[in-house]
Amino acid sequence: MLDSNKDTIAAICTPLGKGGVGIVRISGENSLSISLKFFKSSKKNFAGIKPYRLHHGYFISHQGKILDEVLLAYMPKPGSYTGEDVVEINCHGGPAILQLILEELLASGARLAKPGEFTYRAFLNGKMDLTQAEAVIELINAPTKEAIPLAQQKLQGLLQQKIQTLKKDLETLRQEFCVAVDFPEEDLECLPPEKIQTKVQKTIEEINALLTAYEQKHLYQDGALVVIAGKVNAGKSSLLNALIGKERAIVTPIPGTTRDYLEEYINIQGIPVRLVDTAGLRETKDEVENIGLQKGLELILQSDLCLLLVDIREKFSTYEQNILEKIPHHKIFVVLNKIDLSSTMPKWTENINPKIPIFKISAQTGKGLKELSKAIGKQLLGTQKESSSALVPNLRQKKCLEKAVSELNLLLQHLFEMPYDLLSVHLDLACQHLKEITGEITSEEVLNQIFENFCIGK
Ligand SMILES: Nc1nc2c(c(=O)[nH]1)N(C=O)[C@@H](CNc1ccc(C(=O)N[C@@H](CCC(=O)O)C(=O)O)cc1)CN2
Ligand SMILES: Nc1nc2c(ncn2[C@@H]2O[C@H](COP(=O)(O)OP(=O)(O)OP(=O)(O)O)[C@@H](O)[C@H]2O)c(=O)[nH]1
Ligand SMILES: [Mg+2]
Repeated sequence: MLDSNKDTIAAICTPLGKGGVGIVRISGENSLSISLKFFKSSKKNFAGIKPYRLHHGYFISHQGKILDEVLLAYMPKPGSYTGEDVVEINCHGGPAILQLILEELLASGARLAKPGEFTYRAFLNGKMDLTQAEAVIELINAPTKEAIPLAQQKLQGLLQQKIQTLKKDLETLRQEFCVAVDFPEEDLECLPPEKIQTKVQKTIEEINALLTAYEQKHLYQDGALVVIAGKVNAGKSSLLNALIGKERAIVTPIPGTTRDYLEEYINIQGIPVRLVDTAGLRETKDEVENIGLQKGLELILQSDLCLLLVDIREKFSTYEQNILEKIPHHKIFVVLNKIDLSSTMPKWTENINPKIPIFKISAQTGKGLKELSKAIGKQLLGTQKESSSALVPNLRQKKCLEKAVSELNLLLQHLFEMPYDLLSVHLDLACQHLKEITGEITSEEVLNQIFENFCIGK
């Protein structure tokens, strides 16, 4: 353990801004002695700090001035969030007062905590494993309410348990391998390859269920990129405004109104969607507009779904042709706009790939928008089969699971031709990848990557 992991650390753990109450948290050996230098109880017959009680009193600066009226809580080790002695000072929630209190503590022997360091200590002290630490940040970052139960299950340790079970199954199998290797002449002890095959296949299936769950649910956490493309004046900015429900983008009858791209986040059936309005295509010598167009094009190519908006009265042009050629059909919707001005289905729509859905809307009257929004959600969620797993790994965990599966597949591939001692290497590696998920095996690089994303005070 690094020396710095023994420091007493402090940080403001409520958001920086005005709030009813703000909390400064201190963790480590000296957390109580440091806080007691500043805390003065309001009780006349104060008999000392008791664990898990809120004590009313005052935070007195080193110059003897009352900085604030506070409530102080003490949670001794090991029964605290970090597993160390923790003190929380609840003061009034203003950024300046919180900062003053923190500075007093820092001048008195505490060190400013790094982002995620409280949770990192909880991990080091065995209060939680890596899947739970990652669930903490996932919960804080949950963009919509649909993401909350996914994070909460992991915070409660359900993913950790699942991984432990998978690992134990493989370890048991590994032992049976050893028996076969150590006593090759005793047929009895040797598990026949068919039995091994069945067991490994079962583990692969269980891991695959987790991987399917990732494919299905990561959208709720990571969100999706939906880009509105179309020629000038098609009504792209009007559509963005209509979908987000406010006048965000400038709309005018002048072609070329939007010269850069602009974006807004909306919640479509629980999916956090980054909705982008691009500059409409037209020949231009304006350098600014050309850069805007280029950026828009890049976004269109990256998008999870492109809404190709066309004025229903307009002819099909090389612009639409281009987009339809560049983007796979399952990532594109053709959207005919301004149906309040004409309801005739243009002839050119007969010639486009029948797999591409066509919608008819009016961004101005709102007609057809509900159907469009519903279809966007459905399209993004995809048509994958329901996963049997309610547990959803994150990207890092998914990568470990994929590596584990690939080792197990290698094992199956060579099961009938290679000796058990060589095959067992794949089992060991598969186990290692599972241990990386929970943090039983870990590297500084992985830990840094995880805790870097935390906020200070968590
Ligand atoms: N004020 C405050 N609110 C908070 C937290 C906190 O640290 N402080 N939390 C976190 O940021 C979350 C709650 N999580 C927590 C998890 C464990 C412990 C804890 O002390 N656990 C002890 C058992 C305590 C007991 O049983 O009485 C333990 O695990 O041994 C505290 C908070 C959300 N709200
Ligand atoms: N009648 C009618 N007019 C619309 C509709 N949608 C947009 N418009 C009008 O079409 C014109 C262009 O709309 P914008 O939303 O600015 O079009 P845009 O695609 O963003 O245009 P650029 O930013 O220039 O590329 C404006 O005058 C809008 O009021 C619609 O559904 N019906
Ligand atoms: Mg526009």
